[in-house]
Amino acid sequence: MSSDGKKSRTRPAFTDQEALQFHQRGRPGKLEITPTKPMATQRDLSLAYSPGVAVPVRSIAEDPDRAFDYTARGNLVAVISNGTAILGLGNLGALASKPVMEGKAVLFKRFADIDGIDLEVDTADVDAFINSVRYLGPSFGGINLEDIKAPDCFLIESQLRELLDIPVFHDDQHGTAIIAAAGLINALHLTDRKLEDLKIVCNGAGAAGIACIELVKAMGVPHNNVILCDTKGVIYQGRTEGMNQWKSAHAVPTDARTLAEALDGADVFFGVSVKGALTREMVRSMAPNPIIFAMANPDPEILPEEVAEIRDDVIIATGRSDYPNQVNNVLGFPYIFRGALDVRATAINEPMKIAAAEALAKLAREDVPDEVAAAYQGNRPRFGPEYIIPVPFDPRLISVVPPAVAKAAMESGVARHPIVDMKDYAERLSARRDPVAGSLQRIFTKVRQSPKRVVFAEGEEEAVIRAAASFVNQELGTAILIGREERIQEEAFAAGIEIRPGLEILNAAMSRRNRDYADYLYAKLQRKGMLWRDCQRMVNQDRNFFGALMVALGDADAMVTGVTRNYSVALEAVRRVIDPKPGHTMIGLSMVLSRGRTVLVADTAVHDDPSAANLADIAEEAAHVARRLGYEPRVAMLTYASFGHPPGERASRVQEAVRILDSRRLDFEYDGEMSADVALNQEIMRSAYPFCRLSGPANVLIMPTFDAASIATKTLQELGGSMVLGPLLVGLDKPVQIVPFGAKDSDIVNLAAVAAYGIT
Ligand SMILES: NC(=O)C1=CN([C@@H]2O[C@H](COP(=O)(O)OP(=O)(O)OC[C@H]3O[C@@H](n4cnc5c(N)ncnc54)[C@H](OP(=O)(O)O)[C@@H]3O)[C@@H](O)[C@H]2O)C=CC1
Ligand SMILES: CC(=O)C(=O)O
Ligand SMILES: [Mg+2]
Repeated sequence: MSSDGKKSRTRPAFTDQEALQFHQRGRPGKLEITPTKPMATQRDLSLAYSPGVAVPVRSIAEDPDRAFDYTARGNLVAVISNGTAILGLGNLGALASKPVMEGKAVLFKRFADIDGIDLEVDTADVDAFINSVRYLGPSFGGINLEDIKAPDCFLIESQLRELLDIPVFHDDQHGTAIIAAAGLINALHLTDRKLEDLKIVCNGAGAAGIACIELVKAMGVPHNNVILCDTKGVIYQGRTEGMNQWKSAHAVPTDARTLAEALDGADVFFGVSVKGALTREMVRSMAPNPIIFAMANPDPEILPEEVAEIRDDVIIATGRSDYPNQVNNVLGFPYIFRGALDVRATAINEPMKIAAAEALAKLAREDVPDEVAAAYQGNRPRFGPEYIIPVPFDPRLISVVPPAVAKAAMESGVARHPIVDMKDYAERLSARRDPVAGSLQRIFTKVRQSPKRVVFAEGEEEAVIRAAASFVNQELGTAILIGREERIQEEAFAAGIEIRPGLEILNAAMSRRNRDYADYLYAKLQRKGMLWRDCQRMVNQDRNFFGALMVALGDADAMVTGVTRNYSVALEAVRRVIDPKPGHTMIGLSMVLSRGRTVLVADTAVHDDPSAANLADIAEEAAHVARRLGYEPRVAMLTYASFGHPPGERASRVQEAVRILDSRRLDFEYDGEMSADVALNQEIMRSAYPFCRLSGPANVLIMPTFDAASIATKTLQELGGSMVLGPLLVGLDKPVQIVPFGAKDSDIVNLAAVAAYGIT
């Protein structure tokens, strides 16, 4: 959406090949299991396994509730499917459903810090399925059923709910209904209509369709005002073909027999059927200000641009992330389960579902504060026809929806472990959200709003061509590959990459701008031992010089390089073309993304053995970038010692850096000298150094030397399983980023986006 009310569509396009590569790269799939306890010594082994493990075993046998204290059960949800209705793709079987189920599991983790595990049960037989799942209850805190076709899903869910004492929730039914209800509440707000007066047509009488209309009827829409349709058309009273008891319950007296007839004059269309089921003519025949939720996945019943061709008074939502108003159950299941697990609920009941729908609807009507505006596609969203529902990346969801669900569970008597302090609970929930994807997402969203021309200097490399193609496909801007056209075309062809519009190829040796570039370079280097001839050769032959000159002279906005040369060689070329930003210090800053936490580490690229004054400058520069990335900086000046102990030359240097920072007027938190464990572990910080000025664990670590910075980040990456982005080059007058030698296409795209975002 956009503040000027115009339709804005930011479609992250990708090719089929990219989708397959995404799933294949590294460890195939999207999930792995990580232990939470050390398993390093004989003692660890004795505690974790036999004989130590016998103690919690006996304890749980005495009191089953203790399983929540001594095992992972309380945070573990099984995502279970038999693949009989995979998205809107139909019955493709249990195995083919695995990518979706893994996807749901990672969404649980990403959005609500819930450990999800996918289980694909290879049977279409209802009783066999129920029998496979009914005995698994002790393993999990909840069961999320997914993509099971109707009417089997109704039987499966209701029987498992009776058999198990944990929440059993068929996401395609209730998740979808809750989000659709939230969207409907807000669409009615905007069009000043009441539930009692609505005429609703729902196409699709399966899991999602039946649940959606049951929920809106429970909220007040009269039974006879809702017409349900399926592949045979309208479900009217007396119909016998293709019926079941769940459809019959919603049959109405009507003369309409087709979807088109039913929609004539209707206020609302719910689509939970298949791609293309809603035609332009049907849209034309609907009542004024119609509400269309075309929720089929991956392709909706009708596309928003098709609706826009017909009329401009429609509020439209789809199940997709690339249009405004995404009505998708991803907004629900992570947060609904979070709330349910946190009170150890025995079920997810109607009051909990309604509480979730109301919390979601209310959130969309609230002002979007600055800190979350960046999470939205388009400019700051305002409640209106193109913003009736929060987006999945809204960081407020985690602290708003679970408390509403938990409270409803407590009030309706299904909470085994009530929460006493709700305010404290909401605060703890915010700390659970993973800021990593948030900050990268923010960068990508901003760049999409204002696409840039980015030079990919090493254009003949396969990883670079792949990255450039992905940059263009993601609508981040124009990618300029520097290299010989024939060579790049060959390389792209061999790798199966299409050179699409937006992907430009530029041969440095044949560019018409070479003379201007050589003149510019000569003016800079003539007193540094360079002849014009030398400069011309560098322009023609060195792609880093050529790319940096394009940026320096405004022929491109940003540049990314580094795949084929080591960092310092690439940096040297760039520095000879582009000056430091006046008043700033050039540094390297790495983003370390680890276990739900993001920490910025500096200087990972430029200062080898920084002086105290250098360290103070590095701290200032890093804090400045932290703010640009959306973090409130808490800077720790690191060394081996903490606050004077043990003493030593390096520790004194860091102490001196802190004194220099003290002498400057700074508006961010910093302290030191301190060791890494003190900086990162709040308990140690508070108990041993209660005077420390940091209000929480540090999120910016200033290392005493390049050695320490480089070793720490590389060790974290190799041994700690962290994702390290960078070093980001900070402090140049123009945005240039250098990827580590041998970087993969995904790293190159990330840094190209950072460059395009304008981190300098
Ligand atoms: N946006 C979201 O969050 C969600 C979207 N969905 C989407 O909703 C759709 C249905 O999912 P689900 O309910 O789980 O699947 P089901 O298999 O349970 O139900 C599908 C229903 O769609 C009907 N249908 C199929 N084709 C047509 C057609 N051409 N015209 C009218 N009705 C048709 C079927 O009719 P019949 O009974 O005659 O076979 C059936 O009633 C999928 O596209 C899915 O991706 C689902 C869950 C969440
Ligand atoms: C979103 C979802 O669960 C579906 O389309 O099936
Ligand atoms: Mg589904």
